[in-house]
Amino acid sequence: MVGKWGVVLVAAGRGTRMGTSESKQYLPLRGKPILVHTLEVFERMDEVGEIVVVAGSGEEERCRRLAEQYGLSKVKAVVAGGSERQHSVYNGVKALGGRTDWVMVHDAVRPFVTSSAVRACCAAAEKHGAAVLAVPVKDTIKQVDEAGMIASTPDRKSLWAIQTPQAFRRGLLTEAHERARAEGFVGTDDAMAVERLGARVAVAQGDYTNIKITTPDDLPYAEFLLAERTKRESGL
Ligand SMILES: Nc1ccn([C@@H]2O[C@H](COP(=O)(O)OP(=O)(O)OP(=O)(O)O)[C@@H](O)[C@H]2O)c(=O)n1
Ligand SMILES: C[C@](O)(CO)[C@H](O)COP(=O)(O)O
Repeated sequence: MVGKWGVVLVAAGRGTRMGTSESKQYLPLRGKPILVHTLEVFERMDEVGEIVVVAGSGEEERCRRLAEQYGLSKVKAVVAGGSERQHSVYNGVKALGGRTDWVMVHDAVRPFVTSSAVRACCAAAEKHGAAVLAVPVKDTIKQVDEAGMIASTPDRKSLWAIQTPQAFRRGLLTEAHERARAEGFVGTDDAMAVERLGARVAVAQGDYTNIKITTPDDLPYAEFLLAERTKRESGL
């Protein structure tokens, strides 16, 4: 259905691991802030009716100006985030419009998600109530103990690296976040809060290129991915 989905774009992190004075979501890629590249993916999708941007406290006006400057008309609200990603998501979900029943949460610093991967995630959520994008891990993963010794080697066949978007029926996501708050639980993604309710979360296979720009060595790769995307879109 056209405009059925709301997007909560979380952009309130400090980017400590990137180590720049400017928060990484505002760093330019080919002259445009990373979060604008990300917003444009969702702005172009007919399935998306509204976008709520969650900005760092004091950065709300800056995000409103960027939305205006880049013609991002689906950005309906900009709200302040919290100290942890989960708190930022909660603030964003509360700011969605009353008619939005389906919500995708996406990291502002994952600009290379494709609309087809987003659609695959939404379709899985519509079928199961909750879904995340993910890719099978390519490396062998070990659990390592505090002494730096291998404790165990989980079977790689069951290991997936989890990405965003993470898509949910709104009522389920709200209940999950409210329960987590009440019980003092803080997780690193939204699915964790939903899993704690005992609800099942589906996994939709995404792309390895949907990276989360996190550390300085991600930037040259991000420039390369953007150049490839630009070439593809211009048919070169
Ligand atoms: N309190 C927070 C923390 C993170 N995020 C957002 O969640 C996404 C994923 O977080 P991550 O990449 O870990 O970002 P930072 O917290 O900014 O990075 P770091 O952990 O290196 O400080 C980012 O878009 C970030 O802006 C947020 O909205 N609110
Ligand atoms: C939600 C997420 O992007 C899935 O990989 C990730 O968990 C965010 O975690 P971070 O520790 O804030 O980078």
